[in-house]
Amino acid sequence: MHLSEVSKRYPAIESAITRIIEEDGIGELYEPQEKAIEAGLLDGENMTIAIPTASGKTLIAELAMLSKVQQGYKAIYLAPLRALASEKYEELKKKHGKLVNIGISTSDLDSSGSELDKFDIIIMTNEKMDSIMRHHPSWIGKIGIVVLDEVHLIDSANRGPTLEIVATKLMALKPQFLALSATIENSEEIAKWLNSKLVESSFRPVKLSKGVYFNNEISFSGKSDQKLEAGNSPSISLAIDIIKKEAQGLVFVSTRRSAEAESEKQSKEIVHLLNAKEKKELERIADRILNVLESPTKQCIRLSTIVRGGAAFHHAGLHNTQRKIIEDSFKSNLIKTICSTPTLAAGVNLPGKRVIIRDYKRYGTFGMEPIPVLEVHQMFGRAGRPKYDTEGEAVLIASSQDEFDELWEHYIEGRPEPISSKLGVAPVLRMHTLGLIAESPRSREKLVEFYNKTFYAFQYSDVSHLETILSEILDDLFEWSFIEDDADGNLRCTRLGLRVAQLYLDPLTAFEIIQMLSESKISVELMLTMLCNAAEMRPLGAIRRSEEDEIYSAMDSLEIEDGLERAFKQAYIFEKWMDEIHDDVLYDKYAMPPGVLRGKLNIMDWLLYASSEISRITSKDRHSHQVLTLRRRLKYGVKKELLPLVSVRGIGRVRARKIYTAGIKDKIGLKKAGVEKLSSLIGKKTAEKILTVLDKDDY
Ligand SMILES: Nc1ncnc2c1ncn2[C@@H]1O[C@H](COP(=O)(O)OP(=O)(O)OP(=O)(O)O)[C@@H](O)[C@H]1O
Repeated sequence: MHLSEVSKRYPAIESAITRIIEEDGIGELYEPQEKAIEAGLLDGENMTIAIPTASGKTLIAELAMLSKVQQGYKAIYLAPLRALASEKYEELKKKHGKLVNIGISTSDLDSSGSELDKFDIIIMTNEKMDSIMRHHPSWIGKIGIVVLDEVHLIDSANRGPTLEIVATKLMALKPQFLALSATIENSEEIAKWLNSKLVESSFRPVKLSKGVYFNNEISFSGKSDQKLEAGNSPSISLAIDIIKKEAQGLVFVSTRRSAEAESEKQSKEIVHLLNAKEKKELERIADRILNVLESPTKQCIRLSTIVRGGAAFHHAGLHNTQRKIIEDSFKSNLIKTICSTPTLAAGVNLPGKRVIIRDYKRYGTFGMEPIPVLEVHQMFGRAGRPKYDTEGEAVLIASSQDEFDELWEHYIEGRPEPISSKLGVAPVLRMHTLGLIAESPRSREKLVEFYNKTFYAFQYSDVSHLETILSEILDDLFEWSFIEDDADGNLRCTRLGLRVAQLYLDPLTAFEIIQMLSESKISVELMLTMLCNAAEMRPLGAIRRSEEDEIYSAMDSLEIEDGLERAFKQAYIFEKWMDEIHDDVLYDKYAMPPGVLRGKLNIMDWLLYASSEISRITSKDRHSHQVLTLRRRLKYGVKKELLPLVSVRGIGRVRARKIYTAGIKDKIGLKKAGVEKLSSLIGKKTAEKILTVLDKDDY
């Protein structure tokens, strides 16, 4: 079926379809897209689309959402990760931003969301949607369609429950449901739970050849084997081989550190394959990467050196801007291989001709464990760029004939595991139960009725386990004064409980914060340690042998009780950060990469914000000044004395220290010093910019 056929049947979206045909160059529909339309996608039918990666799910979502918007409804697009949400937002905004009003909301889990009413299509993370529903925005009733992206992630312990709860809540509003899933074993079950039609297909626009490399040869399933030159490590040989064919490779490894080491080796070999023009372009890109932070860290230097040779590593420890530069340079075929951990496969849409899975095991609960088939197939799915490659290759690496046979059976011929609900655990239920009561008072029976509609209940028909946990949770919520009985015998939130729910905190964390604020005196170290012990801060790094003496002696001197070691280590790192210790030292000494530190700092800032909100409600505000100072010191990574300087736009912690050391302590000092003195310290351009800002502030 040609797309123009669709606009004949559904004239309401004709203009959007015309644009897609003319600007996106889409004509004949892919098989699953046609199946979805024939199954009633644009007539409002609920649908679960379970097809391989990069097989055209987004177009299905676009057409369905545009159709609903034309009928006067709102369309909600829910993604499990912020990176995915912003990628879809950019894509849809570029395509349809002139026709419909598209908005995104993924951060600040305490905002009411009322400002989103002006948008026709709203892209959010599942967490954001869940937190917004606790604020009852008026536009909730106008939702006509909900698109659940990556719905197979309901299987993941940390992201699955929120996706499941949000879907269960939204089902009650009876919108059209469109669930987008990777190929999974039990897609029928998910489709039935969502009361939707299942559209399954193994179609891929780019043919995928899966294989295993062993003894300098790739054995493919479905095409002839291929010999490679010997001499390098398997992953390097596989990368060099594909680059010599004017294509690119994605190399998946198990840890961030091995991604860095592997890309360093790749870079040293690939550099000989680059032409002069590519080398020059890569120099420019490498310089941009080097100067993303105010002062380059060792990781910045290492990455920019690797990029000069046409390779790169990509993981959560990188600064967002650096990740974006790498993704864009890979898309423009300047960077030839990216070495990353599997998160990249689940995250942004970054295909490469050949996917090389160097490590198919990673560290788990019982030591090194094989990665689930579902995740490996996600990585496979990144092989082959639509429009550029006629086929993609996904290659695992074996080091023995036995391992070859095992990989072949498990990953090449094996089916992905069935997905299952991860809802049945106390911290998850505690958080969502308070959220449900915050949305509207309801009885215990009504709560059980709600949980009976979840995927958990659908899979394990016996929910008595859930009911047992639920009654313990309700006892805690009563004891913590977060809920009470109302006149009709329903459970409702107290003022404090409602605020805790809106702050999107684990109620246990909120209770611990209240305990902390009740202490008559509490040191900064203890406050940080208690907050680092919150569920929201996990996972916390282990204490390595090289750190033991330093960390344990610091704990003893501060009388921090046993059992809080990991929380204390995180607090200790925050202390070092506020003592203006450089990122490099934190990385080298405590294995804390800059990107991970920024992530932890954001969570700590949110916990401190929540503490100040809770102290206002419980009027336990004796520590509010300390909390505020801590928030500001953590935000900038400075000692207290620099706070007056870093509050001036354009002055970060490095410049502030330099200015302070020259005897300038605050805004008055800055103005007194004048442009001459300041230029000698921080350069003329910055000095002038800062003094202009100060004059404007005065004015
Ligand atoms: N019918 C079509 N004809 C030609 N190109 C198409 C068609 N449908 C989608 N595409 C293109 O194929 C590429 C992949 O599509 P899309 O991003 O929708 O896949 P996806 O399944 O959403 O991928 P992911 O699994 O990463 O979310 C896009 O560039 C898209 O423009």
